[in-house]
Amino acid sequence: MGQIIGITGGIASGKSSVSLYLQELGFTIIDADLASRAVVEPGEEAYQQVLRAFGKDILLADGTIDRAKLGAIIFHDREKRLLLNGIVHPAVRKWMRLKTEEALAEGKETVFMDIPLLFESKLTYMVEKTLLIYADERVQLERLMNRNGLSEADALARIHSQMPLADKKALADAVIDNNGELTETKKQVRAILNDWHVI
Ligand SMILES: CC(C)(COP(=O)(O)OP(=O)(O)OC[C@H]1O[C@@H](n2cnc3c(N)ncnc32)[C@H](O)[C@@H]1O)[C@@H](O)C(=O)NCCC(=O)NCCS
Ligand SMILES: Nc1ncnc2c1ncn2[C@@H]1O[C@H](COP(=O)(O)OP(=O)(O)OP(=O)(O)O)[C@@H](O)[C@H]1O
Repeated sequence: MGQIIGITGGIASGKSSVSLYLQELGFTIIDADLASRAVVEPGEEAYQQVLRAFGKDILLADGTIDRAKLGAIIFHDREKRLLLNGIVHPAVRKWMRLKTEEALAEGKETVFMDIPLLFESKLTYMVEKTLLIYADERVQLERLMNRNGLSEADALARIHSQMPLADKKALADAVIDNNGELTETKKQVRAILNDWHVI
């Protein structure tokens, strides 16, 4: 009878950093970004569908999908983004459900799902509680530009393809402020897990 907690946030708000810490604490994390890679590997059904929708131009020489190229298309074009989401998201949900069931069947008490678009895609039914990893937009923008080597315009396009982080605050059961040092973030994570009787 385990419980599932959803971790969400915005692009580069710190979800992976928090997930890594939770892993260090011994928890299992089921990662939607990882799922979105696995389900479009050559041979998978969604791979064929992406090819049909976007053409062979989005392939690398080795036949895998050129994620940078696909990203450059979909983060600047809402229609194309919805088209890709419509193909990838059902497969991601299926993958996430399967991995979570496996972890719970192994006897894990608490499993975390890391889902960037938890609120946008209305996936809260998949989890019992939601934990938002928050950073101010200026901090988010700076970290995103640094991590991905993106121009300000490209980074802003990605940020604005999601629900504003500030709006997500009102929807989450708890909010972690990740504007400061990672040690401060970890302290907040421990406090919330304590509150929720998870640790
Ligand atoms: C466009 C793609 C190929 C770009 O790949 P890339 O390796 O550069 O980025 P990655 O997958 O690591 O995503 C980075 C972050 O971008 C944001 N993001 C990704 N896709 C979307 C989207 N469709 N809408 C809004 N934000 C998104 C998320 O915050 C995510 O954490 C890829 O993001 C993708 O396939 N997106 C569609 C599936 C999806 O929605 N994934 C996000 C959660 S399921
Ligand atoms: N508290 C922090 N202090 C300094 N840098 C941070 C902090 N938290 C995260 N970062 C850095 O910011 C970047 C984004 O963090 P992270 O990858 O954890 O975000 P994310 O929400 O998982 O992003 P995405 O949605 O794109 O996968 C990374 O380069 C990370 O090292």
